[in-house]
Amino acid sequence: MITITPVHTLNAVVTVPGSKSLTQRALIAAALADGSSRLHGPLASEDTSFTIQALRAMGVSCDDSDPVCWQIHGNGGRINEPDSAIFLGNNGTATRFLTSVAALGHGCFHITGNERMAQRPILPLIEALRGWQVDVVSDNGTGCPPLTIIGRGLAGGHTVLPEGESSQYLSSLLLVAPYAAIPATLEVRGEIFSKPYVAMTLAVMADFGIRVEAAPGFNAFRIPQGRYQARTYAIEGDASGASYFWAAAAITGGRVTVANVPIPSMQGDTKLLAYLARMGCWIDQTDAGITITGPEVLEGIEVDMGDIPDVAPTLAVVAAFAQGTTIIHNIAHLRIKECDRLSAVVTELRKMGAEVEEEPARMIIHGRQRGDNLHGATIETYDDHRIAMSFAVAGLRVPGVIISNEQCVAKSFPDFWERFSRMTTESQ
Ligand SMILES: O=C(O)C1=C[C@@H](OP(=O)(O)O)[C@@H](O)[C@H](O)C1
Ligand SMILES: C=C(OP(=O)(O)O)C(=O)O
Repeated sequence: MITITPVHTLNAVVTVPGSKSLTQRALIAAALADGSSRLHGPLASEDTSFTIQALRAMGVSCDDSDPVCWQIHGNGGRINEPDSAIFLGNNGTATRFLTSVAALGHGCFHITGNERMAQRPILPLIEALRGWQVDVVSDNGTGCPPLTIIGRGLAGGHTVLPEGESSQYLSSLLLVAPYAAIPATLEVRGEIFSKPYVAMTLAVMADFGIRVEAAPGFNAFRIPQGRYQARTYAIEGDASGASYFWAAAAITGGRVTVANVPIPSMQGDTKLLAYLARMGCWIDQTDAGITITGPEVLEGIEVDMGDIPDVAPTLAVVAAFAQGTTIIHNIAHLRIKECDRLSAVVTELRKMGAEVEEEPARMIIHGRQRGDNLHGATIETYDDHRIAMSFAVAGLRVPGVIISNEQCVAKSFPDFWERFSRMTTESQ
């Protein structure tokens, strides 16, 4: 448990670790490439460590001994059968991505995760892979992990991705498609959630030498055959991790500069800055980074966060400190993350005295200026790093906010508490 100490004001410059999403994509592209790649500024965390261990088990040599530059020795798409099951914890991204990577190999692959991962769906990806002649099953028939894949390489040709509430299925298919036996095409049914992550996948693939033809709207793709080219690759700071520092400035009326998340960015989560600006924050871009200054009075807004679900808890917490109502639309997919985040955010905000409504795909927060109606509470984090980090922000204004199981931040941001507390001490 950790008790957050309120601050009078903030004036700090912070850096954040490398992007989780970019690190995992770069790891996979580098692992499948011909030759050695260097990844600069990667994220070392629980999730990326699961990804590295899995790639090693599949025969890829990964040297992460230097925390600022990892060396990945790509196998040109050759994937070995591992000696034992691949355990990925609650790493949704890696579970979805590595299922397709396993399909490139020859032999039997078991992919497992923790209890929560066994409730997070993957059926649309399984069905799409079957269209490329991959033999893959959900072991207990739930359409969730654990999975067994009998790898025989990817046939390619045409497949259809049924509608689903995760962009990770699509990114997963795209990442391996260049290695199919014949050129691959892909049709995507229904609404695509979290679209900026698909754009990120295409951008990383292009950076490693594979250009995909995508229809506008991302409902069809033509993926050329080819191999990734090994390269030196710089990874941006994590925008989702930066969101807690941006939010800290917003609710305290302080000033925080995040030094290493560029604008423009490959990360859709930077769109949160535009939403915070609509709520009244000032955003400046200088050589030092992006500076956000919180206003005297924050205003509630209405937003669609279907594209950027990971920062919806951050915005919801800020909204509790804004005058008026904030409506966050299109966030049903928050329910299949590390926990049911829609319900968790509503429950924990209510525990602090906020007036919040929960609907199947929306959250409505009736905020009060400076969070005058809020009081301290022990926040249940549901083993979800984003619940822990977003509610820590609330504690900068409201005395008595205690975050339980604070170690869960290790999934994406192992030294979050050190950086968070440095931000406040630097401001005094
Ligand atoms: O592709 C990625 O790197 C991610 C995609 C998003 O998931 P969904 O597409 O399931 O919303 C996001 O929530 C996750 O943290 C990372
Ligand atoms: C949803 C997340 O990650 P994943 O889906 O990779 O578990 C996250 O980091 O917020």
